[in-house]
Parts: sequence; C-alpha cells; structure tokens
Amino acid sequence: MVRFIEENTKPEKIETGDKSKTDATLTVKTKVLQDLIINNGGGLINSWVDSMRACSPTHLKSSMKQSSWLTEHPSALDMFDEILNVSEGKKIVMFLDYDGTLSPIVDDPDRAFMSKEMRRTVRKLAKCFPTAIVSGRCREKVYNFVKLTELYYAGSHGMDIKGPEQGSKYKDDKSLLCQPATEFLPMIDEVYQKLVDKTNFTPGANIENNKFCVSVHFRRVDEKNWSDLANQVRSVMKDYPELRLTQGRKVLEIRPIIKWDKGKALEFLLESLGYANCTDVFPLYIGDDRTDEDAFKILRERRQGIGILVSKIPKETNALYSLQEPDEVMNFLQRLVEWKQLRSGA
Ligand SMILES: O=P(O)(O)OC[C@H]1O[C@H](O[C@H]2O[C@H](CO)[C@@H](O)[C@H](O)[C@H]2O)[C@H](O)[C@@H](O)[C@@H]1O
Repeated sequence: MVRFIEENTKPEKIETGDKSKTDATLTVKTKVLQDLIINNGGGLINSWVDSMRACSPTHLKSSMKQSSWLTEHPSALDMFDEILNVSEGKKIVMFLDYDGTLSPIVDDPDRAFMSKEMRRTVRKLAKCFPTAIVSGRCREKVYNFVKLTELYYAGSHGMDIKGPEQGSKYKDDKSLLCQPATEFLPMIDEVYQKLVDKTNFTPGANIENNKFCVSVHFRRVDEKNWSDLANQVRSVMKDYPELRLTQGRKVLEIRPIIKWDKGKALEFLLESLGYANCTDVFPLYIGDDRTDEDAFKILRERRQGIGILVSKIPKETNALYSLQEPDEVMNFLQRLVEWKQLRSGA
C-alpha cells in the first residue's frame, strides 16, 4: 500500500464559497490519484483517467465564467498600481515558475526555450530584486534553459535549492544548498528506469528524470491510451510506498512523500535571505501549474505578498491575481523593472 503525506489525506468536501471550495476541489482531484494506487487500480483507473482529462485544458469545462473568474482574480497588469501600493515600504522578492510562466508550453519538454527578450527581462529583474526560479524540473535542466548565474534556483519542485553562482548582491549565498530528499536519489533512478521500460510501447509517452522526482508526460499520448499509461505507472508505483503522485499540465509527477514542495521552498528561500520573521517583505510568486498552488497557499496563510496564476482559462486557485500567458508575464516583469529603476533614479 502506498502512503501519502498528510496534506493529501485531508477529508474531502466540496463547498460553495471561495477559498474552502478551492482547497477542497484540489484535494478531491489529488484523492483520485491516491485511490488509484491505494486500491491497487481496479475500476479506479477510470477515475484516474478522468482526473487526467479534468486537468487538460481541452477538457476544462469549468463552471466558472471567464468574466466572474477575472473579477475574483483580476489581471495583475490591470492591477499593477494597486499591487505596488500594497508593496509600498516593503522589500519585493520574486519567485518565478519556469514552464508555462517564463516559457510557453510546447509538445517537447526538451524544447521549452525562453525567449531572449524574456531572459533579458529576468536579468534586469534580478538586478532590482532577489529572484528565484522555482521549477518541477531538475535544477541543472532549468538552469540550462534560463542561463542566468545571478538567480536562486529551486529545482525538482523545490527539493534542490541553490544560491546564485556568482554570489548575490543581496546576500552571500554562494554556498546555499538545500536538498531534503537526497536519500531518495537511488529510488528515483530506479523508478525512472522502470517507467521507461514499462511505457516503452506506449506511443508518445515520455519519462523525464528530474533528479528528485520523475515526470510522466502524456501530452503526446493519444487519449485512448491514457488508461494503459495509467496502468503502467500504477504497476511501477505500487512497489514504492515512499513515493506519491501529483499532477501537472498533461504530466504525472512522482516524488518522495516528504513534506516538501514549492511552498516550503519559498519559505526556505525567504529565511535564507534573512526575511524569516520580517513583516516588511513582499514575496511575489508567479506560476501556472497545480504545484504552484502550494506556494500561493503559503502566501495566503502568511498574509504576505501575492500569488499570480498564469492561465487563459478559469481555474481553481489560491492565487490572488492572474496573467494570461508568458508574454503578459514579461510585460508585468518589465513594468516592475521600470518602476524600480524610476524610484532608484537609475
Ligand atoms: O514547475 P514547472 O517549471 O512548471 O515544471 C512543471 C513541469 O514542466 C515541464 O512540463 C510542462 O512543460 C512542457 C514543455 O512546455 C510540456 O510539454 C508538458 O506537457 C508540461 O507538463 C517539465 O517537462 C516537467 O518535468 C515539469 O514537471
């Protein structure tokens, strides 16, 4: 039987209303994935495939209307002045997800390049504020896409954190390293290999080794083969009670059950920057995926900073504001840089 960390075993309950509904809905979706493994598959493979469909934009028949969603989660560009007013007198710290936030979603995960203009913008941003990239990818891979030595990087959903290579103007963090899941490395390698072998004959399936976690991509798998893929993944995972399953954009993510996620990574980085108990810090987290919700939730709980969800369609979220796509993210970041430069008379 597979064990799951506490946060995934909350009782489910769908209520109307804002936040309780958001939490409950996300929990129910995670629960479907748990049941698949705990109950050894059975008829629940179907539920799992339903969950895969539910998370795919083409299937998102949200009951939420775009207009009411935008009222609840206004565009961060439209609210730019308000956001800066709230941050007045506080130190802004930037947290940026990679896929779907800095780079557009593409079919081939190895070709998810960010534009030169986006890189230039993030470089300027890091001159103005401490800036971290928080990604589900392994740290080395996301670094190879971003290629900026002056940033903090939290790879593998925050399980691999490193300070800026060239040192930081905010703090000497060259030696900063946090890897809370090192004991799982051999297991992750083993699971990765087994998944590659198992899914070998499923056309389009792509297994990505993200060092402390593994991604099973189904973006290029024909929907009629999703239940086969679900079965293959289940047959591997049933032997690993120390691992759990989460879901992103057409991807299943397998990771250690430890209580560590992008939210914990955000807190760790704030602490490392010396802002642990500061009331005058304003973390700004921008992300597009389910795993970014852990960070949005932490910001809500701390009543600090803001979360911005990147999405063209209404989604349940703990983020306060929204942006539609990476181009809008770049626009928002450029405005932040201009604002900071004007203020510091640069
Ligand atoms: O936390 P992130 O940086 O957003 O990483 C989450 C996953 O991102 C990547 O997959 C996603 O982007 C791919 C490229 O656009 C796309 O093909 C895939 O369907 C998306 O799920 C990455 O490849 C995964 O390993 C990450 O878990």
